Amino acid sequence: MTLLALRDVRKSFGALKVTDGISLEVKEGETLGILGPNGAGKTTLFNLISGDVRADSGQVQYEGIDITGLPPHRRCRAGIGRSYQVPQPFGNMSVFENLVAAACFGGGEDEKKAWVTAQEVLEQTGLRAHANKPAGGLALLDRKRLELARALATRPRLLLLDEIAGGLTEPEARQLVQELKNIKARGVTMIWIEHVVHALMALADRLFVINFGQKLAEGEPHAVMADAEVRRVYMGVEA
Ligand SMILES: Nc1ncnc2c1ncn2[C@@H]1O[C@H](COP(=O)(O)OP(=O)(O)OP(=O)(O)O)[C@@H](O)[C@H]1O
Repeated sequence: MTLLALRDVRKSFGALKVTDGISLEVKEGETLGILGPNGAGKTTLFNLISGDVRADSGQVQYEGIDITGLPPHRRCRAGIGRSYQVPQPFGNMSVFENLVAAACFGGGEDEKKAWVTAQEVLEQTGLRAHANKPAGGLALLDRKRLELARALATRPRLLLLDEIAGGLTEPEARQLVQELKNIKARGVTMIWIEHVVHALMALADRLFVINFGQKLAEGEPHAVMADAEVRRVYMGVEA
């Protein structure tokens, strides 16, 4: 079943066409990897899916329903969870309180249920030891984990991950990939923007490459990475 579909979605900022007629589909349970050079329009694509940015034209469908006009909190309650490239926790609140807040306000749970969700997510993301620490004091890997955990606490069916492996060491990136594999195994559909290509390749069922707001390539990950145009644009490799 198709969980998410974009149909000819367009967004400009002034004269800059940042999303220039993107169409894509994501099936339930699938992990789609998004690649593209800096400034290609990847985060804007997430903003259009999460509702942080409204499309100028085109349609965003989720579970077969047109959500193009819905605000972000309604999309989140409908099951679209996301992380941000720059983690945005409530720094003065504890890790646990951040997760309770995400489950309540993002996921629409009452406080009692939100506590249970927060406990579960602490286990899933390896954050239990940090539960009572202020979120603002966490090291990079744990800040990235918390960003993922906050998205998971909204109980998403569709999880949008924006450069969650950036800046991590090799062993940390491997740990993160394992955690994401566990999430995928529970049936969560994912779209992952990532420049750490080997991490993306370890998880993605399909890649979608964007350049100047348009689709450059789409398909099986190894085939896409072998594509001469992708190698030229993304890796600077001339044939
Ligand atoms: N709100 C905005 N107002 C004006 N310009 C914007 C806005 N948001 C994004 N842009 C511009 O749109 C272009 C695409 O930005 P976007 O963040 O989507 O790219 P990206 O592919 O995610 O880049 P990166 O890999 O560097 O994160 C950039 O030139 C950016 O400056």
